[in-house]
Amino acid sequence: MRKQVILLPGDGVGREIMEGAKAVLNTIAGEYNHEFIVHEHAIGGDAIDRYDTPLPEQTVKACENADAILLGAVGGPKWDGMPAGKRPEKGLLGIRKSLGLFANLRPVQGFGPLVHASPLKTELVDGCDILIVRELTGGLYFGKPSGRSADGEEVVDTLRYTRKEIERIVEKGFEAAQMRSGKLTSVDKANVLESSRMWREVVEEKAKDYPDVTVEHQLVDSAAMKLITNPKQFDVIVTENLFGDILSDEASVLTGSLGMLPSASLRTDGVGLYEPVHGSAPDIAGEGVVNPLGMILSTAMMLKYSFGMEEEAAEIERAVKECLEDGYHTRDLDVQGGKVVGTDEMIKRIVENLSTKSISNAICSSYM
Ligand SMILES: NC(=O)C1=CN([C@@H]2O[C@H](COP(=O)(O)OP(=O)(O)OC[C@H]3O[C@@H](n4cnc5c(N)ncnc54)[C@H](O)[C@@H]3O)[C@@H](O)[C@H]2O)C=CC1
Ligand SMILES: CC(C)CC(=O)C(=O)O
Ligand SMILES: [Mg+2]
Repeated sequence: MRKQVILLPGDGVGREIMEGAKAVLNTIAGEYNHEFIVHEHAIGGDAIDRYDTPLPEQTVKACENADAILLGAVGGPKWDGMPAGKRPEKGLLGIRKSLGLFANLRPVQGFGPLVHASPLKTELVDGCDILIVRELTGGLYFGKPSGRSADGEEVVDTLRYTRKEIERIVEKGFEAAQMRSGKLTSVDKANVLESSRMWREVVEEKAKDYPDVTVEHQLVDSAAMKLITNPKQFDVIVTENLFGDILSDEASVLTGSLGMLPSASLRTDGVGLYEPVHGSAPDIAGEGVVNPLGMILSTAMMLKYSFGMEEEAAEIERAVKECLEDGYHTRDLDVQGGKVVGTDEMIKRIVENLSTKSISNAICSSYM
């Protein structure tokens, strides 16, 4: 298969983890006779420095013509003082919006060898398998008006959703629940927010089309508590943009590290942007210690969701699992008796595992 992939390394640790994505893509191409035509473009702070904008036109054009996009991370203290419209994060929000990537899938699936790496009790964490379906192109991050008054003493952000925007993401949630255990938890703040009341209304309406799915509503504040005190009650969670952003970082604790979580940002035609859930981690950038697994697992999601390469995706997941079973991990993971390695070594070991593939043993993941 021949596919065009755009790489957007971005800022901070973005470039370091992108090396992991490139290495596994190269290996998969060789092992399976695929051709990945890869081009790199600027986004975020890197683009501000080079082109004076967080989202250059040539980046958008390249992404529009691609089969899929891999993104590292954007942002960092260097650009924190920039005006709102010119911050690195605007680049990421802009590419999601301009490509119409409204459905953000964030699987939270623990790996057996990391079950003791979570600060939570092992019995709570063991066997956890959650999919967060987050709305990605609406809500507070995009609503207008947004800004500061002329005297600087008043600020406004707007939480706006249309019924259609809610309907399409809720449908994604139901579809995911149907393909998994048939349980959907919709998370909102319907006791306070009008947008959440419409959200709940839509979920109730849509539930009639999916009689095989059991639906539950939870308010976001207590859902945040239950996510770490009784995580196994959740299977698919569907929620709006800001809540999904926060809950997914919280849920990463179940896996042992924020560095473990991958994500897919999708629309309806198979084109997608794939990135780890974490940010640019400026506190460790350049030290060679960042965990590349969230990025590598995002690459596996790309192969599966955008290219239909289920077996290749499963191979990457197997290579990651075997590496962890062999005791290798980066220093963000607290594994007793494990062997701490740097980013490059972790990538090298995964590539080695991939090259000696045992495809007959590959087990497909159950994100959806
Ligand atoms: N998708 C994106 O590009 C995102 C960008 N950001 C941006 O990233 C910058 C830093 O934000 P933070 O709140 O610090 O969040 P962060 O996710 O970058 O880091 C939070 C903590 O987790 C650690 N961490 C994150 N990923 C890791 C990995 N792969 N391996 C090991 N440790 C890891 C970091 O070292 C840090 O201590 C900000 O400018 C923010 O706007 C934040 C979230 C998402
Ligand atoms: C950096 C933001 C634009 C978003 C974020 O934190 C995320 O998508 O996880
Ligand atoms: Mg986030």
